[in-house]
Amino acid sequence: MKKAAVLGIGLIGGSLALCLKERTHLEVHGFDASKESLSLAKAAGLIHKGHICLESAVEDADVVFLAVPVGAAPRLLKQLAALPLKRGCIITDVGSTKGEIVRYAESLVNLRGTFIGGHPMAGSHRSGVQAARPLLFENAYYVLTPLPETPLPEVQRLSRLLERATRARLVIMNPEHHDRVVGAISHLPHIVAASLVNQVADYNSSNEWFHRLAAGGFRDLTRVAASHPVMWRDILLSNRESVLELLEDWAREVEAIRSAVKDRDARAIEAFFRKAKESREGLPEGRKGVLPPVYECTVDVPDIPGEIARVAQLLGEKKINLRNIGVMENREDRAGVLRLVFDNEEELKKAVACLRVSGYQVFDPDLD
Ligand SMILES: NC(=O)c1ccc[n+]([C@@H]2O[C@H](COP(=O)([O-])OP(=O)(O)OC[C@H]3O[C@@H](n4cnc5c(N)ncnc54)[C@H](O)[C@@H]3O)[C@@H](O)[C@H]2O)c1
Ligand SMILES: O=C(O)C(=O)C[C@]1(C(=O)O)C=C[C@@H](O)C=C1
Repeated sequence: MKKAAVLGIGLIGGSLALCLKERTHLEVHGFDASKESLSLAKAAGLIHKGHICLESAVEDADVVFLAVPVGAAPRLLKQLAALPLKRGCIITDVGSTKGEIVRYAESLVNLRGTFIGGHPMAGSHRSGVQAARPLLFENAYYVLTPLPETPLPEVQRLSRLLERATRARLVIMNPEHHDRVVGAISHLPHIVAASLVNQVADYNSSNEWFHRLAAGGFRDLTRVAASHPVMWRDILLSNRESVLELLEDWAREVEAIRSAVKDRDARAIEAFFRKAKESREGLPEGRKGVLPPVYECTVDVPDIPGEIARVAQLLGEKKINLRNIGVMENREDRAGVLRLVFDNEEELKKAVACLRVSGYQVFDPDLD
């Protein structure tokens, strides 16, 4: 392989382009409807060359990535079907839904090359080329959805390329199965987050204490409500059947807890939260993908310069291995919250003890 074309240089396309450019020998060409995104991508070194003409972007490409919103992908694929793509070219996408695009590609009899659906299970509520990052996909699951008739060597070729470039964990899935699973763990949660934020926004319009008092719980639960509205409009329309079924199940869940509260059914209410706690704690560990690591704690720190360094130094002095440190959203009283992640329970316990002795307020979700 010599040339890759990435169509749509936003968060996902830009990150993928950078991964390909840094970790493979491919010459990476970008195409985007926005000239500004292309210039930013070129200036940031995400691509070797930018194109405003689709034909020149994909000319002689060995692999073509569609990284545009789900609603724009079918039309782009149709345009590709009218172009003389290189013999043996692999065409793939990164869209959050798979059934629709895979069936559409199948219907395009003139499409030269092999289409293999793809979806990296990593992202952000941010969008656009400025948000692109080379480590975005590291350790995340990356789903490929080839059809049974897709030649195995092509699937293996794409898998190997993506593994090397993104350092993600490649998995193969049937497109419809993908849409049901991802509908439940991504599409429905985005709807729930957005509806909670909208409900509270309505209350807040006549009483601004609703937003002022919004603390960790509300913020943690609703981060993804800041995601791109067009991207999510397209996803729901594309995964319509699964989303409708999932919403019906969700309505049943809501009704069950509503009845329990109405009937003052303490056992049912407790059982509702107990089942959720056990299930949440039993979810598989992983740096990306579905859940963050389990061995973590949060530390309240005053908003003064040098506090992060001080915490890291205290742990370093005790030879406690810190796997990751991050600042969580600041609260209105200006105190900050650090999230610390460790490799195992022993390191976590040592860290909690060490920081408490030094006067820090530490919250360990498993012990507190
Ligand atoms: N954001 C996430 O968390 C995430 C994660 C995994 C997969 N995805 C999927 O990746 C795809 C891209 O999402 P994103 O977050 O990178 O969006 P984005 O808005 O950051 O980037 C999309 C880019 O595509 C360009 N574009 C739009 N229509 C185009 C067209 N017709 N021709 C050429 N360029 C066009 C835009 O100018 C933009 O630069 C979507 O299909 C989305 O479902 C997103
Ligand atoms: O981390 C986020 O902000 C995301 O929304 C990423 C997320 C997800 O729901 O997990 C969103 C859409 C993608 O298709 C894959 C990943």
